[in-house]
Amino acid sequence: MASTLELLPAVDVRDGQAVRLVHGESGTETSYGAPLEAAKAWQRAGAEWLHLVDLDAAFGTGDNRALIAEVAESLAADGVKVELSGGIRDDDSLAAALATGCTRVNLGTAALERPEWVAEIIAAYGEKIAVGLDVRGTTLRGRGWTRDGGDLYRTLARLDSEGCARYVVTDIAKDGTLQGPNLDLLKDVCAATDRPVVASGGVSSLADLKALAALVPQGVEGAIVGKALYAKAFTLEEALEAVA
Ligand SMILES: O=C(O)c1ccccc1NCC(=O)[C@H](O)[C@H](O)COP(=O)(O)O
Repeated sequence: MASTLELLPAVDVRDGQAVRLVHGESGTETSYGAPLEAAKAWQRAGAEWLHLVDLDAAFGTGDNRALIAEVAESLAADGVKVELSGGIRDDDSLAAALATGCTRVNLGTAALERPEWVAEIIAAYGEKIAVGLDVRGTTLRGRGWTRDGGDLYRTLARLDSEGCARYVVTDIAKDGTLQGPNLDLLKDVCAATDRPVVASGGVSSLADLKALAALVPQGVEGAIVGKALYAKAFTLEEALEAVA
């Protein structure tokens, strides 16, 4: 287990642009320009990880596969670890994601709707597979967070028993709001599993990152940071220093 919190700046891609959403809702986009420029800016600022999301693939409104591959390949070639998310639900999308050289992929909807396939993929790819547990309360949401997908803790127990390596936990109510992460949810999930947890959604300040870093001994391995970086609440350099 890492002793310091890993930081994963986010690049969420919609219709070819880097965007931020509020509560992950389609139609709430604020655009921040070219995804490769955003990713390279995080790389220059010292990012060791990038959380890269194809929102169109997640929402079922097409995909940004070629662009996502360009960004992932470019950063991976420079030694940045890439976590790829959004619409990875079958052999074809999984193969395309893994072919980018990303460090791991994050499965969401598939873990709710295709449990047998996900169990096979976890067995075949191990550490390359994370599962995104995106919740409202303790109810999971799939299909770009638009549909209910069952109980968080029942699904977590099933995935644990199948050997899932790690979870990316998002409180949708916090995502893109700069209201701070849901620390209670993260503590509860860490108490329910011995697998590492990547926290996502709501980070607003360096104090939030320090609060997440304090949960590393309980199992929080990393934190995805989106809106706060784009809104310049702090710089990535400051964030990396705060959790070092
Ligand atoms: O990750 C997904 O598949 C996804 C699907 C639908 C809507 C949003 C989705 N991801 C959003 C993110 O991963 C955010 O980048 C991340 O939670 C950062 O949130 P914040 O720091 O609050 O901007």
